Amino acid sequence: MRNKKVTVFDTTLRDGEQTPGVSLTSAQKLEIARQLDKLGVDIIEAGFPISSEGDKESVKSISHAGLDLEVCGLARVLKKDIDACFDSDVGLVHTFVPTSEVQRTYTIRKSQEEVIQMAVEAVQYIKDNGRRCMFSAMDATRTEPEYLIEVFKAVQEAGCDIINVPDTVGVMVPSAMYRQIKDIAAEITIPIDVHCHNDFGLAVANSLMAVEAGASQVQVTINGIGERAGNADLSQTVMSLTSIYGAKTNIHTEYLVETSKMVENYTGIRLPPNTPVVGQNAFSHESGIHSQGVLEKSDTFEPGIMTPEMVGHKRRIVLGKHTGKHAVKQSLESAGIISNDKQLDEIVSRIKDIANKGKHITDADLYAVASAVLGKASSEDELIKLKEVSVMTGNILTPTAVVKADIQGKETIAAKTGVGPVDAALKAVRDILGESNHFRLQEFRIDAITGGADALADVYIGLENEKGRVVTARSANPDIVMASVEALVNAMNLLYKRETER
Ligand SMILES: CC(=O)SCCNC(=O)CCNC(=O)[C@H](O)C(C)(C)COP(=O)(O)OP(=O)(O)OC[C@H]1O[C@@H](n2cnc3c(N)ncnc32)[C@H](O)[C@@H]1OP(=O)(O)O
Ligand SMILES: CC(C)C(=O)C(=O)O
Ligand SMILES: [Mg+2]
Repeated sequence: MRNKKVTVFDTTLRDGEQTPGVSLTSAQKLEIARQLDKLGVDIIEAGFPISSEGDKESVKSISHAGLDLEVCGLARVLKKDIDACFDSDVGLVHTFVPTSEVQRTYTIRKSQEEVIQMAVEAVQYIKDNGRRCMFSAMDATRTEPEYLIEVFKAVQEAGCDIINVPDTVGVMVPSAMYRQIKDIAAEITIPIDVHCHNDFGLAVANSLMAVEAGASQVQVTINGIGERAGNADLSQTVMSLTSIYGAKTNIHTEYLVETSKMVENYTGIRLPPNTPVVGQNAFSHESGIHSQGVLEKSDTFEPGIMTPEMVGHKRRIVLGKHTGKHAVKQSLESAGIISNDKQLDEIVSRIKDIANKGKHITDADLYAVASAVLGKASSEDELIKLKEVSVMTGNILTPTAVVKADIQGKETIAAKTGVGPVDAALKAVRDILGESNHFRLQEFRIDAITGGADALADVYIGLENEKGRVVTARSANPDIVMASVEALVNAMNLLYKRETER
């Protein structure tokens, strides 16, 4: 496996879009395609052109976008589906037919012989029209093994360029996948591709085993989206292949997080924080023992063969209930706050008290505790002192906010519109700083603390300056706009304070 070259086939725009409830616009698909090109994906399945005129046009626009990657379209073994792929100007046509008994009986209602004939005719038609052809035996892993080989041999003979072995309903275990791909590889000479679904959480493991057994191409999606429990995740598959096995792909892994976030935003499918590689916590440490080790040498409690830099992530030391003094000291020192051992112990103890009440510790909490312990608390040097906030919103009004504040003793007013009242108010707050507003909103979360319409809104904000320094702050208020504005002002004041102190 060391140095083995593996081709990455991404199907985010086809199987990924089949995620229940997901529908991407053509503009979003084109942007994702450009991002996948930047990421270094070899082939993308841009859509299923026969499924709608919109999908056909979308695939066509991706084919003509001047991308380096190869564009593929999906087709049943039907002439009209293949023609729709030709009309979309794809270089590779991916044609598929069910081969398992259950799917042959209940979907296409064809005999084994009829399926082989349809598959061969489809492949010949694609090749006669000068395109590359990939053939999938849908539900291959539940197909009678001898019959499956017979099908693959027939399409190979018909001129097919690559065969795909889909684990359509995700029922394989890694050892069985290994054996099945070995058996196919012993009979077939054209490249083998695998398409693994994640019904039992084994899609990545099965893809890796398939590559060990002889497959040279993997089908994956960004964030593992796709039918039901999804497909093999691109980031996890590629990082395992390259970092663990030492295999080679063309993926520029430093764009993995950026790509994941784009797909998260466009699909609305949010990743759990503990998602491997690209999740918020993939390189975060809260426990005292882990943080101390990581601050000395990151390999102590990280894989080492995969670093945050490699995947475009950031390492974070998070303060909370499990924090120790090394992490607190480092967080204070990076903000220019020096404490002696006794003061540090007191700060740690107060941080734990707050966290024990179920609160997530922000930088604002840390600095407030440190100021109290070090006897330096003061709001005198705050950059922004909020005076008034008013918002107008409704079904016939463009949400508009007006914010009045003292900026170092000078009264300043800003008014802005937004997609909603919170957006308008946050834009107005940022506008009161005029040219000095070089802060980027890195994280924004709203939680309802109690149930009901009168719940307290708890807003948590991460703000980043031009040098990549991030501070976190929060505010809780029954008014969601006020909670958002206060949290942003707190974060801006903190960042400004840290900048002027350094
Ligand atoms: C495992 C997978 O991901 S396969 C891809 C699944 N993706 C999708 O289905 C998304 C896009 N699909 C669509 O827009 C529609 O299903 C279409 C346009 C393809 C077909 O729509 P309809 O003609 O309304 O048929 P419908 O979807 O209800 O049924 C599927 C038909 O395709 C047939 N079929 C399914 N797979 C194949 C195949 N590989 N080759 C030939 N025919 C097939 C079925 O037998 C059924 O035919 P029937 O109408 O004669 O019974
Ligand atoms: C179209 C095929 C390859 C598919 O998505 C599957 O079998 O899961
Ligand atoms: Mg699939």
